[in-house]
Amino acid sequence: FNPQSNLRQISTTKLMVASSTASSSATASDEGEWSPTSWQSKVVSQAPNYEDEDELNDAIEKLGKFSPLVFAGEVRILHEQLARACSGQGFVLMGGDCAEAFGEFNVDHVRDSFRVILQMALVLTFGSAMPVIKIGRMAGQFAKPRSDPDEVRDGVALPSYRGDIINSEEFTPEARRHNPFNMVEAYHQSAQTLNILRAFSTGGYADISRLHAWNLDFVEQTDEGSRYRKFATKVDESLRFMKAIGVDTASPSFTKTDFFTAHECLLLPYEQALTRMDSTTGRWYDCSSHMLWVGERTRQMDGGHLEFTRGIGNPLGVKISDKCTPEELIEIIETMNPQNIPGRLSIVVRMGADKLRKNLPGLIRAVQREGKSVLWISDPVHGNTRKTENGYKTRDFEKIRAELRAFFDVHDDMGSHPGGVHLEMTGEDVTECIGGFSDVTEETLGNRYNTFCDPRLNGAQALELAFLIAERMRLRTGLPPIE
Ligand SMILES: O=C[C@H](O)[C@H](O)COP(=O)(O)O
Ligand SMILES: C=C(OP(=O)(O)O)C(=O)O
Ligand SMILES: [Mn+2]
Repeated sequence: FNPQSNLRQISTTKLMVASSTASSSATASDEGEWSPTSWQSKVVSQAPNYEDEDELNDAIEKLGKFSPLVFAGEVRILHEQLARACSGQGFVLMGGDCAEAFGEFNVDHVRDSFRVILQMALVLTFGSAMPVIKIGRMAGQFAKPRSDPDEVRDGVALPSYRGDIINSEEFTPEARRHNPFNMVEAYHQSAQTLNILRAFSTGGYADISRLHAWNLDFVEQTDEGSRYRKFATKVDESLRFMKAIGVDTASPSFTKTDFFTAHECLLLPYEQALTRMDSTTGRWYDCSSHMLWVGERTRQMDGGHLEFTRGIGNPLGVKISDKCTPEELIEIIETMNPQNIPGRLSIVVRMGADKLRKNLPGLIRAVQREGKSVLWISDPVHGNTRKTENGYKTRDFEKIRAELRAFFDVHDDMGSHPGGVHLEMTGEDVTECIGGFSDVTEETLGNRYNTFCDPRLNGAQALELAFLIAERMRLRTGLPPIE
């Protein structure tokens, strides 16, 4: 069975549902014709192996008829904000689970992640006096690229778990089978998540006057919690002052917030089925999410993932490790953003502190030399994953902090804008990453190790990082440290 030929076949049959809403030709980049299905003629790494073609076609047909999860107008608002960030006027805060999961879905889980992101954004906005663009790794962050296609336990090999949108974690042949209907379930969960996020961001929860209520119960007890409380009291004071001089603190800019979603653009049949033509502009948008990124493992120049993403109107990210050369980066930029539109492309750097200090200056230099507009975002977690002796995948807070410090140092040296941070984190009190002010150690990792893939910062650790970043941003703008 060849998954490639399977997918190619779908392109000519049921997947046309996605494109049947408009018959005019797709937006083509300078590099030849693009369509929502043109990726199918490329090599697709990390692709699932669907065994039953009819089942796949059924799932795809269903998805093609579902309503868009996000709308082109919202995507364009994000794009405008990212364009401003490109010119130094903004900072991206992107965070959420490594992998969303069907079994872990509930309102509280979504609320808790949203809540910490609000707290972090407040610290960053007030701390750095810069607009913060909030993006959740949520409502679609299901598919996972894996290092090994199979997992072996006690001499038995089964396909690796690739995220709930593809298969299930339980170690049985049935659970590990790649099931196309998981895409339908992932869509429904994403719709619910988005509904919750929209309600929270516009329905009063994000009202800045509630800033004390965002402190999570378990964070409240920690050093970071008290630091946040002190900080929130200061913000409160400023709000009272603004109100006293006549600023309307009940206006939407105080009571509502923009909150966007993003996920890795990995599972192309899903993304294709949710790609629709925007009637007002005639452009194609992948309506599964506001922003999408291509991961380090799937960013091959001639591969399906870059082919698919280059044609959609959404803001894009590409993750890069130390393996990316300056020449390759310029090629990626020219493919993904041939018109050099600010805000279209973010480069998410994830290579560990030492490699970053060595490699990032050359990458920035190439971008500056070629006059390219990109937003530089630091993912300080993916280059710092290790396995402990007791078998847990973990990350050390110190290493994460060191990579962030290196990211800021290099941008200071190069005169470029450190444009954002991308984190795997949760609002919950998990024990998955070691250190920080939190007392998680190698020995206590097992207490609440709940992740389905990579280890996440817990709420207190995430907040601690936000304070660290805010300090660096303040330093850049000449503001004194936060008391
Ligand atoms: O989230 C990132 C990747 O999916 C993950 O790091 C891969 O992990 P693995 O090396 O355990 O396959
Ligand atoms: C797979 C991921 O990252 P990367 O592509 O950077 O390895 C991820 O963000 O979970
Ligand atoms: Mn991950």
